[in-house]
Amino acid sequence: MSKAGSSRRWLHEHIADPYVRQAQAQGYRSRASFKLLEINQRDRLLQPGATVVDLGAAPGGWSQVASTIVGPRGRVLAVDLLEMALLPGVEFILGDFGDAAVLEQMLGLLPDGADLVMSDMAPNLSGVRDVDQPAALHLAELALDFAGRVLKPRGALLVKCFEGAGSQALRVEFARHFEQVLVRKPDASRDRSREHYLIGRGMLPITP
Ligand SMILES: C[S@@+](CC[C@H](N)C(=O)[O-])C[C@H]1O[C@@H](n2cnc3c(N)ncnc32)[C@H](O)[C@@H]1O
Repeated sequence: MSKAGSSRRWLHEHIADPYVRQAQAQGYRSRASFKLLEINQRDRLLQPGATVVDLGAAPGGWSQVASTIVGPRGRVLAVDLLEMALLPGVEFILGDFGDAAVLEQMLGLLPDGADLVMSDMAPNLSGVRDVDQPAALHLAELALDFAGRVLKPRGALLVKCFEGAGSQALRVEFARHFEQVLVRKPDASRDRSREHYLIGRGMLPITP
């Protein structure tokens, strides 16, 4: 893309983008908040009193939405590779979710399991699809594996995915784990992006 073209895109994404302006006006840390708000309005994943895990939480837009809805009787456990400024009602772990020690720490903090595992994790995109797509799939698979270990029987999993090689196989894998699998592309997810979200509800007993 030309320099002029990339400046126009930057201007659009950071200034003209209504979700960026709305996030600033409403005190959300990222425009991503609106993706979760929209999905939740339709699918009612977040409930007062629920225990929620937020994978890839920084800068905290989803955690803000989740902690507001679960309220003081609920819990939000968030993890990210990047530092995240404290949020009331959110427990934060700094680390790589793919790291066994981080996983063990999180499991230790969830003795009674979770009602919702949500992952907005995305790799640092290189722009090379053959590199980015497997990296993104790997993160989605980590989230699915984790959900299998902590979700309560009526719990749900929400995971960011990217359309491309392996995305269909991931949906099949979701269908093996959940009674119901839904695909969502919220308005706040940029049209040109291959990003979408998978929801799994109702864990099934896994057959080998
Ligand atoms: C799109 S951002 C999340 C935005 C967030 N949902 C919000 O509302 O503000 C993706 C995040 O995933 C995190 N991430 C990527 N790989 C990760 C990993 N292996 N472990 C933990 N976090 C990871 C990145 O550091 C980044 O902050």
